[in-house]
Amino acid sequence: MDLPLFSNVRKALRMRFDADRDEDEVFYDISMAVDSKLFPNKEAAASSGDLDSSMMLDSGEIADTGSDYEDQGDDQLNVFGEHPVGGFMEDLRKCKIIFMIGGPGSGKGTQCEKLVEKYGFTHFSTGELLRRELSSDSERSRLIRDTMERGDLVPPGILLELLREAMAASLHHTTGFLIDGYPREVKQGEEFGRRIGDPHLVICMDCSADTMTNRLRQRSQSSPDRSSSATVAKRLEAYHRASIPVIAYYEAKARLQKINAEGTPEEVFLQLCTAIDSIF
Ligand SMILES: Nc1ncnc2c1ncn2[C@@H]1O[C@H](COP(=O)(O)OP(=O)(O)O)[C@@H](O)[C@H]1O
Repeated sequence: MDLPLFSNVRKALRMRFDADRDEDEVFYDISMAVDSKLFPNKEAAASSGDLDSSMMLDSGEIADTGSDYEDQGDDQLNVFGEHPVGGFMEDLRKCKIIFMIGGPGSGKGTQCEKLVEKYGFTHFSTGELLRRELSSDSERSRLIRDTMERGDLVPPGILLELLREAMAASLHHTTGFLIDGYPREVKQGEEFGRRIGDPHLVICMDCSADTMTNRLRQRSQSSPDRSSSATVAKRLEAYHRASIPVIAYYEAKARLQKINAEGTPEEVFLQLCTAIDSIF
């Protein structure tokens, strides 16, 4: 039933959402739908390749989300009055997506820096994106702060939205995205796969707890962040527990590449280059 308020809205602009779901899922679907109206482009939907068509921002159809576009036709809206050029998903198909998983001290930061230099990737971590968002004064920032203060995990929908925005911002001047420390749990990976597409490669930095502990100990001597041994042990244990199902998930998808991260930075880098070269 249409409420009187909506009867004056052009039919092509009306959309229906199943609001009887998680708050972040509903919020995410609405963001996607708004995007589809702002950046309409039907070609991308028809040639999604590796990427899931349910995420097509420009298709006018979000297949598995329960949203219902009415009378879409050719009547497309661009509220900024811009000429739509390409779409996020279409441009994204030209880029590689690489996840880098590894415990604290396994060398992710060190290696990502080298990989960015060699391959021209854009590197970011979700922790960094969250910190950046928290320093802004947005509604979303307040939502994230409240969630963190309650000790809850940031909803996957919001994390994905931050990732998508960061990716969109450098889509035209990058060869790919190197996302470190993500996903932390299988649900995040599933959501990313559904909404953006599965990564081309998931690197797992294989490193013993002893090595990671020694490296972190050395790092903390030259940093103000002096973590105690107990804190380090807790972080390693938490990483270990959370990473097992994530590693198994990508192993089953044949996207996982384990790297022996015990060697010197140069030795580790050589292995990483071999793995990355294999996806080009
Ligand atoms: N292969 C390596 N051999 C020895 N030390 C390393 C190696 N990789 C990184 N480090 C050192 O270990 C510490 C942690 O590395 P970092 O790249 O910050 O790890 P992460 O980002 O995974 O927490 C840093 O002080 C770094 O210089």
